[in-house]
Amino acid sequence: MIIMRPFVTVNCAMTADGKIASVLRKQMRISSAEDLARVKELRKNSDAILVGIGTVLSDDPHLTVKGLSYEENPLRIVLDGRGRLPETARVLDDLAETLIVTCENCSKTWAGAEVLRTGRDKVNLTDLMEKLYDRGIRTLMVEGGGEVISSFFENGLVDKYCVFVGSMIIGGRTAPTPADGNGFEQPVNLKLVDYKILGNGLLLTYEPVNDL
Ligand SMILES: NC(=O)C1=CN([C@@H]2O[C@H](COP(=O)(O)OP(=O)(O)OC[C@H]3O[C@@H](n4cnc5c(N)ncnc54)[C@H](OP(=O)(O)O)[C@@H]3O)[C@@H](O)[C@H]2O)C=CC1
Ligand SMILES: Nc1nc(O)c(N)c(N[C@@H]2O[C@H](COP(=O)(O)O)[C@@H](O)[C@H]2O)n1
Repeated sequence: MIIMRPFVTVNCAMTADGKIASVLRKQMRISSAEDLARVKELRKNSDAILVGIGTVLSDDPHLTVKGLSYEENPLRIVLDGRGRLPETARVLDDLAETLIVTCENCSKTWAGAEVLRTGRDKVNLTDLMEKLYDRGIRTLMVEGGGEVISSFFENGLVDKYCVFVGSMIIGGRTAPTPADGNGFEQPVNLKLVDYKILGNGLLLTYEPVNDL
């Protein structure tokens, strides 16, 4: 069955040894200044920006574009199946609209944010995509982290995958990577559609190959 859903761009930054944060899961500056400018444009041109609760608990991101008003900023979406998002999180500030997506059995509410409930133990991504489309979201940027990116690939919901490779090594067995989760029995095959040097790093752009 074909579902109507937003065009999904996954974007992240990893080190030359494939890590997206430190062993303590703390945010690290991996992108070059040139890449950060590109990410800003990508955010600006997206109707919504989505992250998982793991990213919010680790990084406490704003997920806004500096200089844009409340109305102009993309919708911020947090996947939070068990209602762990603290009331003090920056994504709950008044700089942009926020949608918290949780599971059907979670009754939590947050001041100033809309809540959508879908899925029993895990947020149902396919259903979420249809609901986002119905409310006018046509372009969705998925910023991470590794568990959420993995789920989007697993559900066949990725249209474009942009990964900036920063020229540094972090190392560490437990440092997160762009697609964590349980891993795939069959690899998700990708087609490299573009590459570009951005400062001291390389931006790789892929599209999933569905017909193998
Ligand atoms: N370098 C970069 O570009 C980026 C790096 N990061 C880094 O990534 C790390 C965070 O990644 P990670 O810990 O994997 O957390 P994620 O941000 O991927 O969040 C994962 C959590 O989201 C919840 N969730 C709800 N529904 C789903 C679903 N359908 N699929 C997957 N997850 C779902 C789950 O929690 P629950 O069961 O409670 O619902 C899950 O544990 C941090 O270290 C951060 O710094 C993050 C973004 C970008
Ligand atoms: N593109 C990119 N490059 C890096 O080097 C990064 N560390 C990240 N991290 C992501 O950006 C979020 C921070 O957002 P705000 O600036 O606070 O709005 C962080 O949560 C990661 O998703 N990204």
